[in-house]
Amino acid sequence: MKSIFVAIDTPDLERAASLARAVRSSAGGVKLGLEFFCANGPAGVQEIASIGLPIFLDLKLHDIPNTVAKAAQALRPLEPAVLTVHAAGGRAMLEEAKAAAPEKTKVVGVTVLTSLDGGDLKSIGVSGQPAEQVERLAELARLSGLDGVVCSGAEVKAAKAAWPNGFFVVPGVRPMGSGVADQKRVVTPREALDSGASILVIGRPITAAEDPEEALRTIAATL
Ligand SMILES: O=C(O)c1cc(=O)[nH]c(=O)n1[C@@H]1O[C@H](COP(=O)(O)O)[C@@H](O)[C@H]1O
Repeated sequence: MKSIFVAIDTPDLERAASLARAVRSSAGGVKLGLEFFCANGPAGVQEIASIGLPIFLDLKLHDIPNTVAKAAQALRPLEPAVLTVHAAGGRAMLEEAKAAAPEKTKVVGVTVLTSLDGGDLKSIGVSGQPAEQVERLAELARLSGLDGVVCSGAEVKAAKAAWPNGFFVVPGVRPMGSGVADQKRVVTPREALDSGASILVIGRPITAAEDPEEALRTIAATL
């Protein structure tokens, strides 16, 4: 399986379609998130899906169990390959999300956003370092029957050791020399894969490049 999912973060349907076409032959799939979904909704997702790549629908659902279950149910016709929920939503929410999603969809729990560091966690009342919180939430996701988690490349090795058949999504991935922007826990594509990532999520280093296809190929060549 090709391991790079390209994060297509734009509200512009035409631009999203053109990026999906550009990366079609080298990407494992495309990730559509809140920016795209808020602007284009399920119809927009279907349009991008028709280009032929697996869709990772990154809506990071986080609400009471009933609301998340109903949202996951409403998304069923889209049959995404991957769907995200926030692991911090708790066990009942995670169990209901998994039960409501299509059987083939990998439901993965976001642990600690890669844009956060230990200081950010402290400011929201979480003591300890990101690695400890990732470990705690990955265990909760496993016990709740999810397929895997989203974490940074710095934590994926330990997460995989504790959950050998889990599915591990690693964003916050930057090729050498690429700007980190709002990401705080960052690794290179090679490091992420070597540490046990199942798939890598990479956005701006590809989508902001003059030639996104070339940027993707260059990154893929380092794996
Ligand atoms: O769930 C995600 O995909 C996600 C989780 C996380 O902890 N950090 C994170 O950056 N992401 C997503 O991964 C993508 C990263 O984009 P770039 O920083 O442009 O590579 C964005 O679409 C984020 O929404």
